[in-house]
This record gives sequence, C-alpha cells and structure tokens, in this order.
Amino acid sequence: MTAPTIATALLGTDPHQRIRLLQTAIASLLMFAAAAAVNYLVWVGITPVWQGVVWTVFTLGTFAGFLLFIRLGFNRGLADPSLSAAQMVMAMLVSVWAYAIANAGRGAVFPAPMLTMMFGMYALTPGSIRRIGWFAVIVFGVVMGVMTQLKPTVYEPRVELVHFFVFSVMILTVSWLASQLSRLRNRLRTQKAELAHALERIQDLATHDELTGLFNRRHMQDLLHLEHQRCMRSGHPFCIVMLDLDHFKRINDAHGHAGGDAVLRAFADEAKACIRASDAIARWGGEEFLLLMTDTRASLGKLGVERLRERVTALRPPGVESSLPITLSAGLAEHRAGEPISETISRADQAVYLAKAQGRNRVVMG
Ligand SMILES: Nc1nc2c(ncn2[C@@H]2O[C@H](COP(=O)(O)OP(=O)(O)OP(=O)(O)O)[C@@H](O)[C@H]2O)c(=O)[nH]1
Repeated sequence: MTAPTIATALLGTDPHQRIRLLQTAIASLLMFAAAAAVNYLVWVGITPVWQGVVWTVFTLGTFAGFLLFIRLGFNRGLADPSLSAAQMVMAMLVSVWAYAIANAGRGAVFPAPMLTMMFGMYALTPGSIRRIGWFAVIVFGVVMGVMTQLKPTVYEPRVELVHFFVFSVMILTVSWLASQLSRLRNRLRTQKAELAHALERIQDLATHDELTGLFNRRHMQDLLHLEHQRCMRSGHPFCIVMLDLDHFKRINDAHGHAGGDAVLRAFADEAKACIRASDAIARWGGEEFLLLMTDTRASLGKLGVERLRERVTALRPPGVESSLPITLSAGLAEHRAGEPISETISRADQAVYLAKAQGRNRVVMG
C-alpha cells in the first residue's frame, strides 16, 4: 500500500473532510498526551487508579468517537461540520475533570484549556469563541470552589483563589486573541471571494462586448488563432463568416441610437440561439459581426448562415416595430490550408462587399 492510498483510506477523498479529520486527529493527539500526564500522576500515586482509568477511557473514547463521526460523514449536514465547538466544550470538560482528579499535580492542567481555545479560530465565529472562554471560566470556577470544600488540604482556598484569578485572566486573553484571529480569517475569506468575483467580472469585460454580450474582437482574435493552430494540426476545416446588418444607419435614423442598440441586442440573441455550441460569434465592429464555424466546410456552413439570415428578417425588437426591414448580408470564407488567418478574414470581408453590391440580404461565398 502506497502512502497516498493509506491517506485516502484513513481520511477519504473530500478535501474539506480531510482538513476536519486532521484537525480532530491533532486534538485527539493532544488528548493522548493529556492521558499520558494523568496516567503519570496515577503511576506516582497522586491520582487514584480507578479515577485515572475512567478519565482515560472516557476522554480517548470520546475523541475516537469524534474521529469516527467525521470519517463516516455524519457531520456533513451540521451547522458546524468541523465539530469545533463540541470538541472544545468536551476538551474543557475533560480538562476540568482532570483538574479535579490531579490533586497536587493540577498545575499541569492549565495549558490544556489555553490550547483548546486556539482551535476555535479555525472554524468558529468570534462570538462563539468568547462564549466558550466564559464557559471555561465558569466550569473551572465551580470545580475549584467545590474542590476547596471536598479536599481543603490539597485544594487550599487561598491557592485556588489565585489559580482562579490567573486562569480567568489567561483564558479570557487567549479567547480574545483567538477571536481576533478568527475575525481576521473571516475578513480574508470575504476579501478572497470579492477578489474572485472581481476577477471574473474583469475577465468577462475583457472578453465580451458590453452592449450585445457577444465575444469582443480581441477575444475572437484569440479564438481564431487557436482554431488556426488546431486546423494546422488536425487538418479539420473551418469557416469565417462576416455578418453585416443592412442599412443600419437608416434604423438608427428612424428609431434613434437606442432603437439601433435594441436591434443589435436582438440580433445577438438570435445569433447565439441559432449557432452550434462549438461555433463562436463576436461583435467585430459597429454593426458587423464575425462568426467562426469550427469543423465546417463552406457548403454546410452556408446552410447555417442562410438559416440565421432568414431568422433575422423576422426580428421585431420592442420599440422598433416599423416598416423598415432588418436584414443581413454575409460573406463566408472557408479557410484554405497554409493560408494566413488574416487572408481568410479578408476573403470573408470582400464577400460581404459583394453581397451588399448584389442587393444585400444574402450570403456570398468568398
Ligand atoms: N445604435 C448603434 N449604432 C451603431 C453602433 N455602432 C455603429 N452604429 C451605426 O451603424 C451605422 C453603420 O452605417 P454604415 O457603415 O453606413 O452602414 P449601413 O447603414 O448599415 O449600410 P450598409 O452596411 O451599406 O448596408 C452608423 O450609423 C453607425 O453610427 C452602436 O453601437 N449602436
């Protein structure tokens, strides 16, 4: 068995679950160290054997239970899937229990609750961390008070008072620090999400035309370059189609610039709906568009462009319902092997001029 196979068998494949399991495993190891300390106290005769055994079995059993609970995925639907709060509360309870059975060795318990607070900063809100800090102050205060009554010779009230004071100051300071770190983590997470969103927006702006939502000229140039490379390797044909709305100036004159914009948008929506998923269309200039038809011969491509041309004649965007027809002239050029891409574009361009010269509303092969 290789190391990655063992890791997958132990931790699973879900990266979130793996992190939760690792955190719980670290907490369990700390509990293991605490159990070693308690058992040392048993060995040197400070803690009664049965108390040490019950504490050890309960503590290690509970943390093994946390590990199993997460490994089996029972935590997934919970509000706190890392079980951080539950583990921290449990760690506080077993710490205070250890304090009650450690007698003269109880000073060794103090670091455990401090360390426990640090775990909260990974998954808990600052408020929850502070609440757990206060919970620790209360349970330790109560147990210290009770122990001064049960064993006043070992848990001397004067000493317990100073213990309680030092413990409270330390735990509240650590919980404040942990809550600050948690706040910082939350802020970083929000900033990361905002940055990802901004990057997405920038990428969208850099590749798309704002008015029509189609690709812009720059992005189409990249796509053409890629298609050219692909074609050189595979020999698959592709076509470039230049599309130009006819007498667009008249539409602008009749309906104003906003009306013209509405026609451009309606055309873009129609074109997107009409072309194949593997094709790409971009706004090349004002009322000029470039359609890239991948893996297509001219004869087949022409059928597709004719279909689009027909659908454009039926366009009636809101606010532009007049007698002025909306039509399209197109020039189609199939890329020839060895030809620079600029040459194919130029042939498609010349074909549009021909289409205009021949009376518009038609598709001409370049
Ligand atoms: N509304 C609007 N009009 C635009 C936009 N970009 C370019 N135009 C207009 O498109 C028109 C293009 O006019 P021309 O180049 O003479 O072409 P045409 O009127 O379509 O005539 P033909 O191409 O010969 O059929 C101009 O009036 C430009 O102002 C735009 O983003 N919105």
